[in-house]
Amino acid sequence: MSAAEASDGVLAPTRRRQAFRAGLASGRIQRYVGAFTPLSVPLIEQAGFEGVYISGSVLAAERGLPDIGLTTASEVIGRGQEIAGMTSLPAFIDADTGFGEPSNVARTVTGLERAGLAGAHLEDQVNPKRCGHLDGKQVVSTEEMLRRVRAAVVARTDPEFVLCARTDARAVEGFDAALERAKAYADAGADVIFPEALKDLSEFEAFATALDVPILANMTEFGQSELFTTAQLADAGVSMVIYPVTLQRLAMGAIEASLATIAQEGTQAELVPQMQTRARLYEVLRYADYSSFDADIFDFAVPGDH
Ligand SMILES: C[C@](O)(C(=O)O)[C@H](CC(=O)O)C(=O)O
Ligand SMILES: [Mg+2]
Repeated sequence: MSAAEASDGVLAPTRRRQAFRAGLASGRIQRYVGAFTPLSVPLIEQAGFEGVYISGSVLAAERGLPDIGLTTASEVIGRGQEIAGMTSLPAFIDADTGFGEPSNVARTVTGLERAGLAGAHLEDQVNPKRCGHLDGKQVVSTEEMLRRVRAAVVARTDPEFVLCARTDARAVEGFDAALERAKAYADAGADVIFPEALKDLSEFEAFATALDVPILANMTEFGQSELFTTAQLADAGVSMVIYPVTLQRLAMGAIEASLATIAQEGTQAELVPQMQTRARLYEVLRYADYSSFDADIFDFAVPGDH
């Protein structure tokens, strides 16, 4: 294990945060795919993506809950730790509104840092929050969101931890107000701006041009934004893209269709070619490494023990 590795064998958090920042500065669009369960994380890494995203919506839905601020900071930090521990890629997490007042925001950031996350986003919605692509959401005042951002900046102990401020104001107060808010959040220390539910590519371009910090695009399906390609987003000046719920939607779509087939056919046999094989599952889990670790333990001869 090198000095850059944490005790669990994955790259130490600071190094991953530096990789996150280097990616944002690289001029190449950074693609963060939302993990659906920790088991999906090695697949994201092996497919060559730059980072892993942890979605509040997925986290809530996995617990059978709507994404309306019902999950707690502890649940989010715990899930973040599990997912960050599965990979050496930077893991970027949805911290919703920060789970309370500015002092709670500060504690959330501390917890996320300790859990090994590379960065987090905080949004300017009121509590209870809504999915950013739904109608009826509300935002807090700019001043109140600035208090959240400042609390997060002050709480950060590793200056490499990436703080992203999300504004939901585009759909509530309009484009100009959203851009003004974004500028204020960046001035308060946000490293990245996440303008939620922009209407078209020209709006992303206007954000990227007007701000000195990198811009994130949320390519969530069935939302307000068209699903632009990475090339289109990069041309518009976007530095990073998230696919927050994509893997969950794919998996749940496959599960629902497959259940119907099993019920209809009386067997799952025809579905087997679509399944991840047992061998591939064990490979993803690094089963063999665990076995050899066990073998080392059992082979260990205690001195004087004949
Ligand atoms: C990005 C997001 O905050 C999430 O929790 O993943 C959601 C995604 C979604 O509900 O589609 C969002 O508010 O956009
Ligand atoms: Mg969310």
